[in-house]
Amino acid sequence: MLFKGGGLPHESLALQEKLFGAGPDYNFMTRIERFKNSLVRVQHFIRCCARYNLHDHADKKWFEGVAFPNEVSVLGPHSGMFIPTLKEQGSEEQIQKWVPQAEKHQIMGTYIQTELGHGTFVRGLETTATYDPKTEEFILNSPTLTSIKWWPGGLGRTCNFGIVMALLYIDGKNYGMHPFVVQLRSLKTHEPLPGLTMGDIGPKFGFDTVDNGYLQFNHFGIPRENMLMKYCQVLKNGTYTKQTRNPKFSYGAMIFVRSMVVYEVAGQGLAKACTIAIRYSAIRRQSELKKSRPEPQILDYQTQQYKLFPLLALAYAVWFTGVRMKEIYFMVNNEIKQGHTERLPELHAISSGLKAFTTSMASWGIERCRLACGGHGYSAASGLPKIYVNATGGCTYEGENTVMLLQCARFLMNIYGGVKNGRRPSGSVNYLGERISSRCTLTSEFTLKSLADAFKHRAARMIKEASERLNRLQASGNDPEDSWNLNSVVLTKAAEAHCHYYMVLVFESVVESVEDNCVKDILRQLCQLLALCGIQENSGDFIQDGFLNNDQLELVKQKQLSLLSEIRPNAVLLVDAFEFHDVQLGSILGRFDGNVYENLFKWAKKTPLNKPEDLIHRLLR
Ligand SMILES: CCCCCCCC/C=C\CCCCCCCC(=O)SCCNC(=O)CCNC(=O)[C@H](O)C(C)(C)COP(=O)(O)OP(=O)(O)OC[C@H]1O[C@@H](n2cnc3c(N)ncnc32)[C@H](O)[C@@H]1OP(=O)(O)O
Ligand SMILES: Cc1cc2nc3c(=O)[nH]c(=O)nc-3n(C[C@H](O)[C@H](O)[C@H](O)COP(=O)(O)OP(=O)(O)OC[C@H]3O[C@@H](n4cnc5c(N)ncnc54)[C@H](O)[C@@H]3O)c2cc1C
Repeated sequence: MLFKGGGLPHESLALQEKLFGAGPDYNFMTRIERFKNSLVRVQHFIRCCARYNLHDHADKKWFEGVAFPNEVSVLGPHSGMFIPTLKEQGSEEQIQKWVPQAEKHQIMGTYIQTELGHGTFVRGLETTATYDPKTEEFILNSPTLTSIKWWPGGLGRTCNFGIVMALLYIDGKNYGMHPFVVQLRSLKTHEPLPGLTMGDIGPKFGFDTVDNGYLQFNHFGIPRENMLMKYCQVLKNGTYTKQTRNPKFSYGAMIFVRSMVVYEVAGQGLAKACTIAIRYSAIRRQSELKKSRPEPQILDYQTQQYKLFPLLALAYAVWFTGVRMKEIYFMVNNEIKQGHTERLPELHAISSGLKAFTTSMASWGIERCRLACGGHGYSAASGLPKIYVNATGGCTYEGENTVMLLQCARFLMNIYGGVKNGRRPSGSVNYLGERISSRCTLTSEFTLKSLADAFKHRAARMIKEASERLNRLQASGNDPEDSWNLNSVVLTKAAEAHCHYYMVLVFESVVESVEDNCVKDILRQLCQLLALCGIQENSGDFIQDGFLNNDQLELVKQKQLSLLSEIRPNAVLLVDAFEFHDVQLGSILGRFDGNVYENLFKWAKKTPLNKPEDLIHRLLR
């Protein structure tokens, strides 16, 4: 219950649906079969939403977790980007017109921004929307090869609507990127409308169940009313008006998804991988610890614990951080709706930073879980390849991770510069206004406060040094842009240190809030392990300015190792506490009943290569 809140009833409902609980095995399907199977599930999911009256976003999410285990369906871009953008950027009239249809799935939409030539650099996008006051239409056009829209999920075959990000031109003047609602396919025949060339971009690393697509506009007209007009308007005569608000509001959909990805992608993905690897390590027996004694569970090897328990601690940390990130998003978004935009830069920075930091850590962690399962980890039966290929997409989509860290660093540099000029920082960066002690207070007790303070020191120092280095580069004659580039490795490391501190702090606050002493003690051990591993893996950062000395580093190592033994008796319970159903894990190694070998054998017998097949038979005969 530490995790799920109200989720369980909806999961149980979903599991009762035959199609979701015991559908065909994903691993034995071709890409097209995977895609079709996902569409069948989407349609069934929509029927279930109506049957069970599922309207609330959170309720649907629990249901989706069972209906689409470890994959993104075409509902992801529809409910995660299309509908939120309509709601956030549309006028009241526009919301009334499109949101109810979208929520009832009468229209299916996606978010169409990235182009063949540009994804990261949004200001470099080339698709144009030119206003024609005579017809009161915007004419959408793809003027170059590189301007063809490329990647949007659901665009290839599924969606009949999309929000297209395009450069607004009125009377020859460029007003920058704006969102437009565009009908793409006929609601009767589902054929692309004349003037649009579109299709699927082909097989990918993962995301088999999503038809990421391309779209080329050939002077395609849409009504004036289809520009989302909450913040900017184009009047019939072509007059452009805008509220005196932050132009980055049109980037709102990206902030939303980045804020959600921390929990939905990084937190869930890593927690599932840990569940599989730790359960399997308690089943698998290999080699000898002591002569003529039974082979031990591999989880009893210290090296196995050293691989997996830090990842378990990380999974808890990312999960809690993801929950906190969602809370912050909704809080700041509410403030913005009431006209208070002061915290938008901080929200942008923390969501960019945490999205990058946690998806990178989770991606690396899931792969380590796979390696920790030996040969069977390499089999699709482990479920780990599918979890990995889908979760690692989070390092790229919604802002490539390095670029997101640099956005976070930009905010940190602004704040640090402000502090030097006497401004007081607040929120997630308030520590930059504190006096930071130069000596580490860590003792063998390893209180959570002293551990968090160590990360605070590291982050503050690295931010300070990145800022000073930037100033030195400029002082020695480089222009600001070159200085930024010459400092960018240092800047990304400072941003990572900031996010790492934030994650440790969130974990510490969760531990402090737990009332049950037994649970609190166990969570404290995990939090300590997370922090100690962070210190050891980045020990250079902590030693560099003499903050941590060699004796303390030795204590860190000793405590880390003793924690492994302390966590061992609770390890399986700690993954069971995530409460993933077998259907959600999709893994034979991670089965709750532990019946791994018998099911591996059954599964292998079902593989299509074992079926009689003429051509193979002829070739081999
Ligand atoms: C109902 C369900 C919900 C569930 C949720 C789902 C969970 C997910 C699960 C599974 C589904 C997932 C499926 C996959 C979906 C994938 C979708 C996509 O990928 S859509 C494409 C994304 N594309 C990018 O992200 C481009 C990245 N690039 C950018 O965002 C910009 O180009 C950026 C930020 C790199 C630079 O933008 P500049 O060039 O306009 O701005 P500059 O010049 O750098 O900065 C100017 C100022 O603006 C601020 N700024 C930039 N962006 C901001 C923002 N968004 N908000 C506020 N300020 C911002 C900066 O901090 C800077 O501030 P100062 O001047 O220093 O004060
Ligand atoms: C699975 C998946 C789903 C997607 N879904 C959608 C969708 O629904 N809608 C949509 O519009 N798009 C979507 N995208 C596109 C996605 O948002 C972009 O691919 C992403 O934003 C990265 O941009 P890019 O491809 O241009 O990468 P690039 O910018 O070309 O990145 C390549 C390399 O260049 C580096 N780099 C680029 N700029 C800088 C810089 N300023 N400083 C330092 N290094 C830099 C990066 O760090 C990276 O190492 C999706 C992508 C994927 C993989």
